[in-house]
Amino acid sequence: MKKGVTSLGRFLIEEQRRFPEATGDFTLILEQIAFAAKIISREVNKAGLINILGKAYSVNVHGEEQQKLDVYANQKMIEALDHIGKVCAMASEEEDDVIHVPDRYPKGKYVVVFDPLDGSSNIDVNISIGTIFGIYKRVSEGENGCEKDFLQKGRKLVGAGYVIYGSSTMFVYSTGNGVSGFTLDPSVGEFLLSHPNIKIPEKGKIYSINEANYHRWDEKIRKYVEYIKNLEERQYTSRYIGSLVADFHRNLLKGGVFLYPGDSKNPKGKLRLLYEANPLAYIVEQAGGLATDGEQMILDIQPESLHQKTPLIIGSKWEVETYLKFMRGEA
Ligand SMILES: O=P(O)(O)OC[C@H]1O[C@](O)(COP(=O)(O)O)[C@@H](O)[C@@H]1O
Ligand SMILES: [Mg+2]
Ligand SMILES: [Mg+2]
Repeated sequence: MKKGVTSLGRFLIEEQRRFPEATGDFTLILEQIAFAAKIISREVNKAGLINILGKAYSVNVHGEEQQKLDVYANQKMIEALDHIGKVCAMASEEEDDVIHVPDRYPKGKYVVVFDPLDGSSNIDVNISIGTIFGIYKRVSEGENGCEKDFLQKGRKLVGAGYVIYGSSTMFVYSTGNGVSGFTLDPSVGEFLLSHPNIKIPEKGKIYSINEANYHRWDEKIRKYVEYIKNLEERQYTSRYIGSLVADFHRNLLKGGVFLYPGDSKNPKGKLRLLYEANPLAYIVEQAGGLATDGEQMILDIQPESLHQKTPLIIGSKWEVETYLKFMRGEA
């Protein structure tokens, strides 16, 4: 489909045509997430003017201070999805427990996980932030419950993506048929196809890791990072924003690797499996890259709890495969 003139809505309809049995439920969920993203983007863009910067003076389940925009984005995601009759329940970084659809609304056959605003620490300094989401089909029966539906492996995702609020706002998603990127044209209020069929280069030149944690890394991780930095055939450069979505998006387009490994202080790293690692792992695999925790592919990890953390090494195939070789002691 044509770049610049194909709206996300139109693209979704075309995608749905591939499945004659499709009911449109799933498409509506994606449309609603894109709608919430436009509202969040609007607030992000004028955040300095409307008293929405700064702390909300509350902490989330991880003990992290919530920002006002974290709370706002969380609310908008829930409001966009809770009444449409297609979702059974949601799980968010900002909520301790599963968010049930209120009884007054019908429940649907999907569950949605999200990090409503990723990279919160960058909000007040005008650096790119994002929203990450994943969609699963329910596996449990009955009107209530749905808890079990969240503990599915990332391989079972039926769709996932992210929105980046950067120098432009972009919506990037996959439903298992490649990765497509749309840029928000604020003058018409639509996401327009700008990056069809995104493929991550097989090798890159960027590595992204918080090197302040160096002294806490295992020897194998240190060796890998030194190896990458000193590679003779390719001069790598270090780029680390501290906003997962932004770091990931750059590396997806340019090639390279993002690492948030476990360390002596945080053996499982910092990032959350369900609503950070899994959706991005799904995207990267669809784009031809890989994502691992150092032992297994991220999408093969069996989740045990909503907010569990995982080491995340994600990006171009060569860099991630090389990391695995270092972990296995083969390099
Ligand atoms: O400051 P650190 O330890 O390098 O961590 C940065 C990471 O933390 C995060 O900000 C966590 O996400 P949230 O802002 O959603 O909590 C990631 O976006 C980022 O990759
Ligand atoms: Mg996050
Ligand atoms: Mg967040």
